[in-house]
Amino acid sequence: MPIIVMTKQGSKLDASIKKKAYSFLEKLAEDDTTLGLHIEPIQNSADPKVRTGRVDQAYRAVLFRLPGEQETTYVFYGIWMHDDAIAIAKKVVLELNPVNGITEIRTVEPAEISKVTPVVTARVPDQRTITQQPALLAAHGVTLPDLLDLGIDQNLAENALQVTDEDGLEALLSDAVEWQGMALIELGAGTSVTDVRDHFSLTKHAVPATSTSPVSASAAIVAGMSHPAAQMTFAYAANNDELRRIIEGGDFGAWRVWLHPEQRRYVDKTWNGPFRLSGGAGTGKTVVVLHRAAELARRHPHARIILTTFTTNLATALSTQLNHLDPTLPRTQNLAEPGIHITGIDALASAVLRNAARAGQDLSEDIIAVLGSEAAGSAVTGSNAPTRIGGVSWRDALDVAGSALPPELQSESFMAAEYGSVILPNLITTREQYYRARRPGRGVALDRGRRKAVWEVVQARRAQARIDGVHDFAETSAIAAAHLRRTADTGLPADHVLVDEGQDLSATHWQLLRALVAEHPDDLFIAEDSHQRIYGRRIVLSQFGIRIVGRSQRLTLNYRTTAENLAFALRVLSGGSYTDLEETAEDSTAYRSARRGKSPAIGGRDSLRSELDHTATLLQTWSDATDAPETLAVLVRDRFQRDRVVNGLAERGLAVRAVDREEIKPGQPVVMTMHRAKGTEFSKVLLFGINEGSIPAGLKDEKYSDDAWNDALLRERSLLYVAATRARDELAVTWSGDASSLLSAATE
Ligand SMILES: Nc1ncnc2c1ncn2[C@@H]1O[C@H](COP(=O)(O)OP(=O)(O)OP(=O)(O)O)[C@@H](O)[C@H]1O
Repeated sequence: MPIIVMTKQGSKLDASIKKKAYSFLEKLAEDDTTLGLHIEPIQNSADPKVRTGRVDQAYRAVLFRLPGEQETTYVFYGIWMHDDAIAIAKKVVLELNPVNGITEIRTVEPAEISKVTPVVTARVPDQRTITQQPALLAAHGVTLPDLLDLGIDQNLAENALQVTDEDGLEALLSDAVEWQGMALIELGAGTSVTDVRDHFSLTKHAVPATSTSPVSASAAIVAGMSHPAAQMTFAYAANNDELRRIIEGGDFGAWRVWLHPEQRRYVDKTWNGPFRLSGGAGTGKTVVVLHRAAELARRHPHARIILTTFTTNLATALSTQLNHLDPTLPRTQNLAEPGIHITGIDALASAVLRNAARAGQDLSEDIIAVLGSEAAGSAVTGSNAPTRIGGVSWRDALDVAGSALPPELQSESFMAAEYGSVILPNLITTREQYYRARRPGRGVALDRGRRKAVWEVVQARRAQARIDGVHDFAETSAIAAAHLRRTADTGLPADHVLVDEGQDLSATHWQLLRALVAEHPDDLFIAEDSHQRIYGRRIVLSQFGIRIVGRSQRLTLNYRTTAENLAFALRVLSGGSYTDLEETAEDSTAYRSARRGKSPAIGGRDSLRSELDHTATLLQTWSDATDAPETLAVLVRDRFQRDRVVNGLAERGLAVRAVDREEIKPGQPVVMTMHRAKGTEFSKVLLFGINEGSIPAGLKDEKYSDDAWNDALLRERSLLYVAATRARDELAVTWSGDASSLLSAATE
């Protein structure tokens, strides 16, 4: 039975032809001699391997036929109306790149056709042209020999050296071989030739000068398709279901099939311990995490794989996406069972305790380890069942026992941070232990007197929690981690743990993650972007036994956002300074986008009423131009403002949907908070109410120290960055009165 290889070009089919394409390819995969397929060569084609096939009366498929020792392989290039298909079939060539052995499809113009030799022709640099080195690439020190040495086609290389800006470069790339286009974009953005060589695995390759037979020539071409750079263009359809998924997925499903070589590397590679993948918004971190979970499950069908992230909403989205990626993967709803288990991090902590209770394991020892011996009171005694999740508010505890604290420290945020970052992770259960505790990075000095006052508040809260029979999320994580550490030698619940949105996790979350899986190769894979930290405090992973050193990499190519919107979002960041989970300074300048579009529409109005008028008009214009209004979003700072916008738009005759925890439904534009928008993406996004002073009142509680306040402002900046990078195509930003000062660098 023939083997079908899809190409990226071939997957971009018009919706009207998808069904027919699928039926054609299914028949071809069964038997290429099936009557009616009419698989035929084309006279005077540039490549004798090219074939056309009959899809229906009007349409023809263009394919390449590669005879093999046992099976024939067909590379599916696309479907066009009969005459167009014949014209294309005459011009396309499937061949090995003579420099690096990557299989490529190129289009040759008629004048070139007579020159093309079917299999391999080494292209020798033309010394006369080496002197041409105009603007963009030359400004980064890139020369013609550099490009030829990477394997860029000579014509493309010469033209690329002529262009003076990124627009010019992009215009050149529409017909380029996929990897060559991407490599040139990287070079145009200033990535060094050495790094590009590394990103695309462009090692020099001994390409056979001539083929001995069609079968061995085909074998070389098939081998060249497995190069990571070639996998941006070619994909095996393992079976009919996969074939259908590729065709159905089209452009939106491109992430499932056509990985960038760098993404592919982080999916496939084995590391001898925890690995950290950082990268700006839209660089495909989630895509890598999903593919990697799938790859681990395929390699180790009985492995217990946990995929976790910060919120339940994000976990649900991961689960849906993994199903799109491959519905046949082993999945499980239960912790510690073989398969992929996807859950939010706090639900994961609860599941650890639930499993222990079900197995009849006593948790009181772990609760005492975290909360002290008094915790063995009413909530635990006589029962293995974990306590309910809930919390006593720090405000209540402060009201009861906080009067000895200086006024600025009578802050819920201060207490929550002190508890979550110092007291819980260090298993502090007595005042004496707290007196001795090290508090690195807390930014507020606490002498003995102040520590005594803090401890009184902690004790008051713990006492009330015992009476109520509740543990908060942070306590639950700490207890789960303590339980796993104590019982580790009886077995741990996971073989591989993958984390998305790692920047938002807290100290006790990291303790839990470290305790879930033993230290061994591929134990922990962490995707994170410190520029998108919108919840948690700054964390240094090594403090929790997660030793990354030498095992971290960064993705830099933005797949989601246009270059114009990305530039705006990065300018928002430029006013802050960031450190990552390994405590190194994070650089926001290296990111680039492969897509271009409109400049963001940024502008203020003098009143809320006029901002709402403007929003209604813009949203109406956007809605009129799409069949999918749910791909339009208005993002706001908080729920109060969300409801105000929904009502304001309703008054102006525009129906929109307020989205909270539920999934986004088709049919109407959505209005949601910027926090809720994390992990989502839309075609067009309007950021509403970006006023000076729009920071919610609750945040003022962070003013207990300069450090805490600066960090809160940094998170606000990150929130704006997250929101701005949700737009795939168009971005608008509005405010009424004065614009937020967080925008100042972005609007200059
Ligand atoms: N190889 C690829 N081919 C096509 N599209 C891709 C590829 N990789 C990622 N994308 C697309 O880019 C967008 C961003 O990907 P993803 O959500 O994985 O990025 P991210 O780095 O996790 O973003 P964020 O941090 O903003 O959540 C998605 O629409 C995804 O489908």
